[in-house]
Amino acid sequence: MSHGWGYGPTNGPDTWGEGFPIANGPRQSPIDVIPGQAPYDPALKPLKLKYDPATSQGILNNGHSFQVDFVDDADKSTLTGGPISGTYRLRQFHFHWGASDDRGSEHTVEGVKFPCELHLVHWNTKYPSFGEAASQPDGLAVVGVFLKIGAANPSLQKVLDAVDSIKFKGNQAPFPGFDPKILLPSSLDYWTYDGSLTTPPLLESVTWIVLKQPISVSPTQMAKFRSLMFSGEGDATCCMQDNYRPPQPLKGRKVRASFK
Ligand SMILES: Cc1ccnc(S(N)(=O)=O)n1
Ligand SMILES: [Zn+2]
Repeated sequence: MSHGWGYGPTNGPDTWGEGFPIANGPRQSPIDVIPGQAPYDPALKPLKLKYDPATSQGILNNGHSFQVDFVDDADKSTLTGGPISGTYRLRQFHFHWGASDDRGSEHTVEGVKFPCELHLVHWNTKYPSFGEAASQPDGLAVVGVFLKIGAANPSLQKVLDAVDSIKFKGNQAPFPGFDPKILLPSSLDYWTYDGSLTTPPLLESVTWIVLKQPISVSPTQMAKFRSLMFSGEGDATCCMQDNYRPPQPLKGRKVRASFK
């Protein structure tokens, strides 16, 4: 039985190029953001995030991370403005994190790693579906938010309280009435660049929008992330942690800042 991609020694990021050659493509993510090399672009608009809690649907352990899925059959939870044109619909959000607080984020800032990173995934409504959009160079927009060790985060705790019900790969549970806006920091200042999905199929279809201001997470909350399992119930137990891809070569891309 061929083992799928993952984050272990035999199926981790360094092996992904075998099954997904685009892993060595020209616009791969994540990257190391170097603020001194990311000039302010006055043409960049403020982000406009309009999320309707009625669209939140369920929470799922997909064996690589856990995600909260949203009903995206109408323009109810959307991203507009920022570096993008048109309207992008919220599809899901998920996280990446480390086995210890010194690592876990995918993007880094001048080499600084954060313990966790939140990704809010949106797709361009000029295309008929998420799947179609994911294959287009302007198909997706992902908002990335760093989590930094500090005070316990009550908004994040609403998500973490559901984690016990999805411990194993394939577990899912209803997750209604959640407004992801409460997860965002007070400032929506951002860096932006053209990139890719950070997990297979690594499609080069993402406009990345990485917020400068982190949100807080406590050590106890980080332990909750690490209580999840990559494996299904009854399989070899294997803590879900270090589910992050390291920064990839910039290959000449420009990173822009929405702030001075
Ligand atoms: C929906 C999706 C799939 C794969 N990778 C990502 S990510 N980590 O780039 O946001 N999102
Ligand atoms: Zn992600």
